[in-house]
Amino acid sequence: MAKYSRLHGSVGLISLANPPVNALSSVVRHAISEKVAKAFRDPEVTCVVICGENGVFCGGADIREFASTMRGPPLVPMIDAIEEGEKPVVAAIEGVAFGGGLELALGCHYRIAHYKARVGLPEVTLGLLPAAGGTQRLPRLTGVAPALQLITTGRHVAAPEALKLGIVDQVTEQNTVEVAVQFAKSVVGQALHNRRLSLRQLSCPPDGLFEETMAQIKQRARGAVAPIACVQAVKAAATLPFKAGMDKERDLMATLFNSGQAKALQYSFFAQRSVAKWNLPNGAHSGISKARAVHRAAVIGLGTMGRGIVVSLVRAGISVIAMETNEKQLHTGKKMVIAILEKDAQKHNAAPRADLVHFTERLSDLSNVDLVIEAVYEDMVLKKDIFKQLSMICKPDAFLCTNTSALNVDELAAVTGRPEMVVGMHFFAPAHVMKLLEVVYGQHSSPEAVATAMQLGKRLGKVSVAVGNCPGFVGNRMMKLYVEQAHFLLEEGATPEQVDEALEEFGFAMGIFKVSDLSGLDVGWRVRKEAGLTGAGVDWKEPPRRRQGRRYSPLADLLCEKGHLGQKTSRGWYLYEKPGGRDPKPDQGLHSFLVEYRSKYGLKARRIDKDEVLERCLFSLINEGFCILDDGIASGPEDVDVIYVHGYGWPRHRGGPMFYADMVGLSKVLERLEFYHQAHPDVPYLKPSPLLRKLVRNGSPPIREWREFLKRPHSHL
Ligand SMILES: CCCCCCCC/C=C\C=C\CC(=O)SCCNC(=O)CCNC(=O)[C@H](O)C(C)(C)COP(=O)(O)OP(=O)(O)OC[C@H]1O[C@@H](n2cnc3c(N)ncnc32)[C@H](O)[C@@H]1OP(=O)(O)O
Repeated sequence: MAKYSRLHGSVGLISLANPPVNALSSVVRHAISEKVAKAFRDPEVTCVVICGENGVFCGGADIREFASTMRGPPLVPMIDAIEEGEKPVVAAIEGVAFGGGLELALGCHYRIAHYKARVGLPEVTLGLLPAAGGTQRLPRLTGVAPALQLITTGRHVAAPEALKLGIVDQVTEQNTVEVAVQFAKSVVGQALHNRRLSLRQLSCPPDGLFEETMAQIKQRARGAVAPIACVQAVKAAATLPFKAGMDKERDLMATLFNSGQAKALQYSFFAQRSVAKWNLPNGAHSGISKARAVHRAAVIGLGTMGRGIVVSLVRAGISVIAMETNEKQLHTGKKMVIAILEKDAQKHNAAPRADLVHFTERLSDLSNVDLVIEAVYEDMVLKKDIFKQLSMICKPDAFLCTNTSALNVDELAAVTGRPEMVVGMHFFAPAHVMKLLEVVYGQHSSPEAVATAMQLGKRLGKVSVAVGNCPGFVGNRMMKLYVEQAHFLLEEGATPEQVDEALEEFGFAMGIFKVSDLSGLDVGWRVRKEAGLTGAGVDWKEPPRRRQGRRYSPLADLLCEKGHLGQKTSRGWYLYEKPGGRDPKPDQGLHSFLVEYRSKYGLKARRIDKDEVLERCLFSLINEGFCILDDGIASGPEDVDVIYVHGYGWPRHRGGPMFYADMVGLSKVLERLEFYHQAHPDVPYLKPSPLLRKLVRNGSPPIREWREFLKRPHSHL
């Protein structure tokens, strides 16, 4: 709703009141239209101020309404009516003015913002464009180039920048509504013609701006269509009269509104928020579990992961003890951490925060920290030794976390005298850049430990997802099968380029073989050795290309044995011009190696099309996602999807693997898995998961209903 009051006798004040973000639901739109008309009608009222209750102007259209038939007064005529009014209307912007909220403000004649407020048109991130005049009014206010940048990226702009761009007329540190009221009174009687953005002429955009932007977007968008529509809409603003531009904006919105991409992106928006409301099988949940404050933390191990974690902690203002026993690694790690922090400081024009880090070689220095994150490499014996020592050294109420990406958190907890204080905090490389954090709860992890790790993740700016303990947790457990399928495809006739091309066309930023070269083939090699799949632990009595009773491809092991570890050695699945090179080129040597390999094992190469690449790689991953849901390792499909979008480069406009399965159709996924399982009976994970079968038996309900089909979590309490 919206409230109406009269201030100082002559100012009509309209307050949007729809907590928590004053979204423009149909009720709110109705109320605004009514209150504006009332203020315009009232002869005593000479000016109007529109604001939002509770320190938020408006978070935009109510996204939840997009899923059903839109009812209530549309935004466009409402905003037009405000602009056309004969009384000055001032928007008092506190908190945020996003999307339809900013479009509403652009329809007002003036905008006053609190200095902490942010404005923006983030519709593109929801698969839409600003269709209440935003694409036509913003360019008339800021000029075409800045508007194009803001609308195609959805970037949030802080008030001081908004002032520079001309989006707001004044920024204040005082009470914004009071300032806006005084301002409104001061402009009564002034001509409004120039303040109506729809009447403004646009100056010519720089030559080639649209072509260049379109080319960049097509390269970057990975198949997302909304950014392209945004360029077209802004181009209409620059080339057509206002009314015709509005028609174009509406038509483009009509094509986006019901698209699968818009649905996926809106699902992603809510999924990201839903994972913050975690719950554990033992009944504990975010609503009742209190986090403890972390003032001092420690990180053990200053390899790539450890360094990134230290930087993340410091950026959040947490003092850190960074511990590393290897002198050379300590020196390098220290140099790199300080370099990143100095770069941060330069960027933000602030003092470096390196004083928050204390580097040490001694574990005993960790006696007084609130929380430790162990980030040494994946060696259970080494990790157990560290956890045993930590258990004795750290104060009794310190949380002990491991950054393992796959190892058993319970096994580590068991060597400590405080298993309830142990959780996994699985960061993704580079940890100071990647958004995802898997918080892994063990059998004995206390709700307080989980809450503290989740809260810490939030403080570090991560999207944190609570997951259960199993080999690889959620992300890597699914990833393993995806990688394995890609290797099998090479055995059967594909090249790394073909597989990667299909995955990149699907929307992944990088194909799986390029990713493998980037992170280093030795990473997976170490994991496979640890799992007894290669190296000393192998049972050589098994037939070749079979391990532990199932199909196995030793291709990656063979490359590692040759020293072809990816970018760092200039050869892996691709060829690079020098060690550390970034630009992958097809490697004829690798192709010949594949030919020899196939001939050695009597494998006949066949033509593999893109559909098969996608189905084999993605459906096996999705099938494992269903198993994970069935096992209660993830509490809902949103958790799996958020992990894949934020940690594994899954294209956001495809929602995530589980959402994608829903879009493709569960019966099709089931049918193709059955087909591939029949063709490859020695690959057990291609056998469709019982949960997938159950869902199909029950008529393939939409993803929002899947939780009803999951087993009830059992209580350990
Ligand atoms: C055939 C064609 C027909 C076309 C007709 C359509 C015509 C449409 C015309 C105009 C369209 C305009 C489009 C829009 O305006 S789209 C919305 C654009 N706005 C956004 O993208 C902003 C989204 N929100 C945020 O960025 C943040 O939520 C923020 C406002 C910054 C607040 O952040 P924070 O304080 O961290 O809080 P949360 O993010 O956790 O949010 C709190 C709860 O509020 C819910 N929420 C937030 N924004 C919206 C929204 N716009 N609509 C509905 N709900 C919203 C959010 O989900 C949280 O709730 P919960 O925890 O229950 O999920």
